Amino acid sequence: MKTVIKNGQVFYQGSLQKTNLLIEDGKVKAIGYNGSADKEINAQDKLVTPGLVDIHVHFREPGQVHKETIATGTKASAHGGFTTVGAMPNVTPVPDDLEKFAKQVELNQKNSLIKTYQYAPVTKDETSDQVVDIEGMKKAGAFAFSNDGHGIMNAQSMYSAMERIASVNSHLAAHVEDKNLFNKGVINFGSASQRLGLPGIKQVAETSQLARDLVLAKETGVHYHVCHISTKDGVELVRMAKDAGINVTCEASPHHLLLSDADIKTDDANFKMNPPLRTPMDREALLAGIADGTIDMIATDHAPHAENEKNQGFEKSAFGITGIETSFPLMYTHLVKTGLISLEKLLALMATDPARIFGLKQAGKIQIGQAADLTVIDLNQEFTIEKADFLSKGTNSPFIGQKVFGQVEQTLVNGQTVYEHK
Ligand SMILES: NC(=O)N[C@@H](CC(=O)O)C(=O)O
Ligand SMILES: [Zn+2]
Ligand SMILES: [Zn+2]
Repeated sequence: MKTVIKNGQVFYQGSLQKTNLLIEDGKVKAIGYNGSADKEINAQDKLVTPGLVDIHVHFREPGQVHKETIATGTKASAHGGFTTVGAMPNVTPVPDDLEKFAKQVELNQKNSLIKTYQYAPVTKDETSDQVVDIEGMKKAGAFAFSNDGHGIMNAQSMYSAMERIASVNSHLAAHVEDKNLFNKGVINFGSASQRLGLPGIKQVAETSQLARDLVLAKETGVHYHVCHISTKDGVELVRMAKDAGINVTCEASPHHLLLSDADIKTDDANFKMNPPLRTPMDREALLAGIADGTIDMIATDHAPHAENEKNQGFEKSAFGITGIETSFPLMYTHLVKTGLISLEKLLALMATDPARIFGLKQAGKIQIGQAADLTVIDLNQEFTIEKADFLSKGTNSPFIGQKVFGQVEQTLVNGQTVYEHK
């Protein structure tokens, strides 16, 4: 079966060109194809990008399937234009031994509409000091290691995990947060926490652990990746570490790039996540980090929760917001249309670079012989973000009601349509 995607603006080898793509047997077969086909997708005036890659998502299966399942999470991903994701291991049970890990991988394979790669935890239960069987987990298919949701408190555990992760050539993605400095906070510590009378999370909870980790990463040589960086000082630390030749990368999430604690006007927990929205000055520093390459990629930290877990105000609601269905249009509207970065740069941040950095060889670029994981997007189509359009079980987003550009028209995985906008 031959499918041709016709007349699209195709993101190929780092630049955009108007051409036709031929798909056969689930793979990209030819670029600049003018022959016949069994099926034609008209991409006139539309962007054809490698399927987007999000290396930081939370699908809640097993354990909390009322929030999300692998099926709904991957449907939502396809709706957002994503064809490859990295799933965090904070599910129940945590896949922290070989048997549980194998079961998790099997569950992902059975229920995913797109390509879901599984993180293994760094330590047992994600909260203990006991490092998991790194070598075994890597062999069993761990895409990277993370205790996301928790900082790794014990420096010796971190040091030893880094050495072992380096020796198997994998990646350590860190949620940097010193729980002893967390202070039961629910919002950034500062004028907003004062204004709203809520307990604040100090920035040093992030930056002090990050500073420790960068030193350990230098010593061990591991690929150390910073999850959802949120502070100006954090960005500066990463910039300095990169200059010093430390093997560090980092991600920023759309919400930290677009919102700050000044946007929190009421006790609305759709603005509650960890790390918290910081100050307008921090947000500016993150945007500067995107522009100068200190920040390597955009990752959503898609964290769905049920309605009744998010409508309890800041003090009682869960941390986290959904993001995978709104990431591309938000980033395109606020980073590209405003002239801050080019469309090519955005596609690097959302597809090519995360795939390259995390060694996902079949993802992030259009290439002959490579899996036909592709997304067709109408950049000129404006629409309003509405709860009713979400395919995720979670509608906990602070962006509901916003107008954006960049409608995902169609998402293909291995040449098969997994989402089509009607
Ligand atoms: N970001 C969040 O606020 N919550 C995440 C965990 C995490 O990414 O730290 C979750 O799993 O809900
Ligand atoms: Zn986290
Ligand atoms: Zn997360």
